[in-house]
Amino acid sequence: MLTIGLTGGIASGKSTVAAMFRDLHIPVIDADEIAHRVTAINGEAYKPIVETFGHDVLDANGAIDRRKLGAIVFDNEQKRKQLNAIVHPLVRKHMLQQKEQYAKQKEKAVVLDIPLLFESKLEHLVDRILVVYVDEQTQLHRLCERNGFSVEEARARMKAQMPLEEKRKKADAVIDNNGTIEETKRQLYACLVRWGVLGK
Ligand SMILES: CC(C)(COP(=O)(O)OP(=O)(O)OC[C@H]1O[C@@H](n2cnc3c(N)ncnc32)[C@H](O)[C@@H]1O)[C@@H](O)C(=O)NCCC(=O)NCCS
Ligand SMILES: Nc1ncnc2c1ncn2[C@@H]1O[C@H](COP(=O)(O)OP(=O)(O)OP(=O)(O)O)[C@@H](O)[C@H]1O
Repeated sequence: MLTIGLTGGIASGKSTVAAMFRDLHIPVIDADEIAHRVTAINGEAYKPIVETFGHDVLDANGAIDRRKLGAIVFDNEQKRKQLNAIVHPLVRKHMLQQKEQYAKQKEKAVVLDIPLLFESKLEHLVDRILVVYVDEQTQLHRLCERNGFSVEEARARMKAQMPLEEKRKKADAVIDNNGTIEETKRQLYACLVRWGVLGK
């Protein structure tokens, strides 16, 4: 089974490319989704997060308010490291469990969608690394549009990650997602043909 690491920057288009993989019936394991699951009220990270960050990060229903927690951790590297130390080992554990399942099912390929693949030094978990790239202006614009962030909020999040220029240099393949969705899809298919995942 070929394990493909899908990464990029915040709002660079990973989920968009992940959907293209799913359309091809190639399974995708999504680190963000697992992080959301483990931080939900009944999740394994819920209690340690409340103990570390206090009840101020909860909403009226007692759930973790991601906007509030985001405002704290994207403004303070120390706090972000504390959150990462709680959430990341759990995300890794669940990703590896899911990957094992797909290996047992004899899937030809599986995708690990991990925004922080390089930052967390997880390159060893995958056979090939695909970076979804956009220029900084497009990234900022799409992030503000999608999340309703101010330019400041968006920049704080972008600054919490390795610059996309650096990530693209470390990739086995780069998809330029500045253009249309169709152009992105064509680049993905060409890459998968090169890697022997798709026939010509
Ligand atoms: C800080 C939180 C509460 C903000 O929630 P929010 O709904 O605004 O964002 P969401 O979870 O959808 O993440 C969106 C994107 O933000 C970026 N991001 C998220 N967490 C981090 C982080 N710790 N460091 C750098 N970038 C991050 C990623 O590119 C991610 O794709 C949430 O992201 C979180 O719990 N983060 C810690 C876990 C984590 O690192 N997740 C990302 C990869 S596993
Ligand atoms: N080629 C494109 N043309 C126009 N809009 C796009 C394109 N690709 C993605 N988008 C839009 O840009 C935004 C970010 O894309 P997407 O959600 O796929 O990024 P992501 O890398 O998964 O983000 P995150 O790191 O926050 O999870 C979305 O609103 C998406 O619809």
